[in-house]
Amino acid sequence: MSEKKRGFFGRLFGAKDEAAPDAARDDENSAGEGEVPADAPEAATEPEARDAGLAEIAETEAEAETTPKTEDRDDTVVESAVEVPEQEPAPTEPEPEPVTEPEPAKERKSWFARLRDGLSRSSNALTGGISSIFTKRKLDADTLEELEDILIQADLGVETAMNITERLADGRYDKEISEEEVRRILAEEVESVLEPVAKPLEIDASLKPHVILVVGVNGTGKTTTIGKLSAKFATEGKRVMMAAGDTFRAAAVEQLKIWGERTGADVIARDTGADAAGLVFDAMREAREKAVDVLLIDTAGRLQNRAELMAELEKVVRVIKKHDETAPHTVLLTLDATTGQNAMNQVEIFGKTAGVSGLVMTKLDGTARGGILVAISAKHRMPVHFIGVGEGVDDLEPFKAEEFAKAIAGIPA
Ligand SMILES: Nc1nc2c(ncn2[C@@H]2O[C@H](COP(=O)(O)OP(=O)(O)OP(=O)(O)O)[C@@H](O)[C@H]2O)c(=O)[nH]1
Repeated sequence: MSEKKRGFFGRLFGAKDEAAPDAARDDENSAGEGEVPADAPEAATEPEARDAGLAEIAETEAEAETTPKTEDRDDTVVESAVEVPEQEPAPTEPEPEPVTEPEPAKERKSWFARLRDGLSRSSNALTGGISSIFTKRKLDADTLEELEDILIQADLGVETAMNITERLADGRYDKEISEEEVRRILAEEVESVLEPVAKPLEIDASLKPHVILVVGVNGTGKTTTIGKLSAKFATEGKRVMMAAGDTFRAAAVEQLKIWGERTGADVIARDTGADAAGLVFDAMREAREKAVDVLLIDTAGRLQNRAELMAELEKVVRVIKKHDETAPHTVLLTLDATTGQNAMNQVEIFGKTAGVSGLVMTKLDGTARGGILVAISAKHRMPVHFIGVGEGVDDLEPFKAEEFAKAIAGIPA
């Protein structure tokens, strides 16, 4: 909670406050924590073209330590898509069908139900507070102040909190107001902030590949999001390739390979500790040669305040442009909803360094701070493409303002 607020009456007379700077997050960067996978396969690549391209980049850079080394390059592998059985064949034995109860656990809940469940902590924080204030009470300065506090504590942001209380006060001051009415206005205001940023991720079919670079702070869900996206694109019949550019973390490479097997996507991977820019260079070439529809590039997690790591990210972008000046066509920033206000700062810095074009907010299921998406949208107006409410493949969906607003305000779909 780093935003300042003015009281309701203060607002009536004063100018709007600026949000205070965000609290710094003191996570340790996980760079270097990885171990080398024992089974890193060997495969020949075409290092000449890449060497030429990379050498050109290297000439312009002083970062000698990040320039790909020849020995690093020889271990690039393409994990070919492993055949995933389409579906379990139906049992052919002539045995009578065992009479089994339908398993309710397997019934897939609708997306809205999962979103509402996922957002329940955020929603309860808001609606619980609202009911405690608006039980048979008139709308006066005190109730408005209390409501404003609840909205700000739920990370909705000062601006949205003020808009909501001002709209409530309009024509209702000193009158009794129901909790439902407050929630309805809350949902409407939240939706009006989110509607302009809720934009689907459009894949340009004329690009072979449409390059999607995924960036973000450690553990925000980059690799998982890439896997989920790969599954979505595969369902749409798109040919997908993934580049395991998070060369710091062995688990990330393995994770991506598993997603590749599941979704029938090729995975370009290397040994842990290999140069990420070199790997991305190879992946770009491979993806173009195979003319895949989408290339999803994973990157190592980095804190936005680590200048050298941000410079490395810039280098990855330059390497991509060596192959296609217009790429990356999409730069997704994953934001972990549980980090609250710090996410604001991440949008700003990753936006400048990596040219972020859209957001994915993950882990909305694990937090009471889901309102941060509203504050981010009000401030940055950056497109929000997807939101995640769980670790499963179906727990990522295109972002829709109305659904989110209703779920967070505790209103049925
Ligand atoms: N509950 C929940 N967990 C998630 C969600 N998205 C990702 N996760 C989990 O968050 C953890 C970190 O996800 P990763 O995909 O490994 O994150 P990353 O950004 O690639 O991590 P680094 O490589 O360390 O930067 C994993 O345990 C994921 O399963 C989500 O929407 N909800």
